[in-house]
Amino acid sequence: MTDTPIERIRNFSIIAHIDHGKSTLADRLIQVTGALSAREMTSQVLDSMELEKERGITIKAQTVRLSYTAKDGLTYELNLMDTPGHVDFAYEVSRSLAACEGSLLVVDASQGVEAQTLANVYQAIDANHEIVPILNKIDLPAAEPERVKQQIEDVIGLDTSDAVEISAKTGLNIEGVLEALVTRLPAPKGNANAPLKALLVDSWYDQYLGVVILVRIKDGRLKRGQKIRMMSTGAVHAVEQVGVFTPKMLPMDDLGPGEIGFITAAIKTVADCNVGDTITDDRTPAAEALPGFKPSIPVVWCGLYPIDADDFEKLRDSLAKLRLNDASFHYEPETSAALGFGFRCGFLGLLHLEIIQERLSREFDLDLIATAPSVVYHVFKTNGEMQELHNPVDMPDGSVIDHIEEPWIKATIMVPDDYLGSVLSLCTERRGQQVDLTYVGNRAMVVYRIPLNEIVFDFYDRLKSVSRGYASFDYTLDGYAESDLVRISILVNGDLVDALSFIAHRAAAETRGRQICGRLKDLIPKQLFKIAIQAAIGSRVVARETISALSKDVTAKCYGGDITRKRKLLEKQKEGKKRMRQFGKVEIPQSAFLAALKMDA
Ligand SMILES: Nc1nc2c(ncn2[C@@H]2O[C@H](COP(=O)(O)OP(=O)(O)OP(=O)(O)O)[C@@H](O)[C@H]2O)c(=O)[nH]1
Repeated sequence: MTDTPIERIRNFSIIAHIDHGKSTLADRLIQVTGALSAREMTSQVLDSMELEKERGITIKAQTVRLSYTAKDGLTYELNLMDTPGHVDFAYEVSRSLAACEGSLLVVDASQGVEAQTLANVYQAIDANHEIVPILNKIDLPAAEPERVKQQIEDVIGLDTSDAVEISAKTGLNIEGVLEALVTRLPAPKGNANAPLKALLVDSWYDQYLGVVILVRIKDGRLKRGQKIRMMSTGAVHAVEQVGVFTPKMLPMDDLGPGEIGFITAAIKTVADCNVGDTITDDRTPAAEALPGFKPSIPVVWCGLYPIDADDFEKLRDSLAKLRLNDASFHYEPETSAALGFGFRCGFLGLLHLEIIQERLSREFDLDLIATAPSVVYHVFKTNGEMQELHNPVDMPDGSVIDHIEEPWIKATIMVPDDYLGSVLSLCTERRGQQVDLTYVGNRAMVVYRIPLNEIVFDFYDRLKSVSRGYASFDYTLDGYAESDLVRISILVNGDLVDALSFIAHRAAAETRGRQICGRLKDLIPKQLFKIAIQAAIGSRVVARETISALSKDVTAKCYGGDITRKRKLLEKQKEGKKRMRQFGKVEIPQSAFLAALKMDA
């Protein structure tokens, strides 16, 4: 590859709501530009992707360098930066956007603007991007490009007179997209002679190469063999490899201003590579870092415990493996009387939590129990200290608490008019405060401030069900505010069941306590004595259920019959024993915890 002058580089990302065709368009762009430059390259490109899939390497947020000869006869270097699709990764998205000068805003012409489109487009506007609206799926009979253009103008305030109408699926007008990139996006700026300043956009662990870092060069040059310094930590590494993705990894001698590419530097874990950090030259460092660096802070925590206690070591190894590749995931050992040995895990948001849980069960074949997710509360004590509370169990005694603050979010929900009423009541029920309500055609766009605590349980599911799946939802964190919060403890025959403690607003605490007690009553099997299940706030019991004692020994019935059947029964019982937890004299089946933790209203 030849060195492209900076004025012929275009760095862009694609922003879109889920399913509006981002991946299909990206594939088309790779295919069309590859086919234009060299036929062989196409097959190579596709081959290397196939290989990656076969090897099972996660195809992570990466870039693709495309070479495009435009109508003006000049060849341009187009760098497509992929961005993570979900709001949990808002910070990662913001850094990816900071590495580009413009965005393609892809909107499905048969669907129109959705909540996620908005959240992403506002981020692109914040990043000072030139935004090119793309109307996709115009091959569909239901496509209404004119209506959707009007919607983009009304809702986002973007001029759509030059919007590009395409079908990513059939390949219609992909050239229009490429020309728009070349003619409408600004070229990057940068000084090749200034000290090195490179933005760390992303990093991931590759089993063959170690940690791979994706960078965008702002000033200076990044070369093989160079000693680089991470400005947030001061750590120094020697660069081993420099290159670009085509999308296969193509080694280069160096990267210059405006370019996006990768480096490797014998770095052991991604935890040493903070997204948003500035990489500089160790000998002639830049005077100041690039703006906008933020360390990643988990906002949602929950306990993860192996259902089978023998799996503890396996869980520990699996978490370490995940952490290797995901610096925003945190964990620390934790013990629970109810659940045994496990880990308290921190996530960027609910989706992140789901992804990790899913990976643990699928890739690592672990059977886990997760405690109810909890947000991070700020507990202000009477002695002036502030305690960050990740686990309801650690809540200090009421007498030393001055006040508690909880995190809030700003939620944007788009929903057809017919379901607006139910969505509004759901938000109100969750202590939401309405900020805005506007209409886009027959769709309402509502903006609410809601405590994060109120959405961590089942908000998505409820929103989907009350809107029959038509509502789209997005959120950003919106600071902390004081609230009247209490911890509800669950006691079984006077013993605290730590895994079931939770924090709630005082107004909802009793109802939730009663629900859990009611549920546990049905879930805990009768035993030889009476069992009291109580919910308490501090020392005040707010709900109580009683499970009556067994009247006779029902196990006697099970015996008799042939020996194999007996053995099977015994085996089953042993299996069952493993899944029981002892509370004082009471044995509680693991399944009871699972069910009790599922707290739908
Ligand atoms: N009819 C039609 N379907 C399309 C077009 N572009 C994409 N699709 C289809 O829309 C669906 C979603 O496309 P993707 O490219 O996976 O969408 P995405 O935005 O990348 O979605 P995520 O990867 O899930 O975020 C797929 O079934 C595509 O085949 C188009 O121009 N016309």
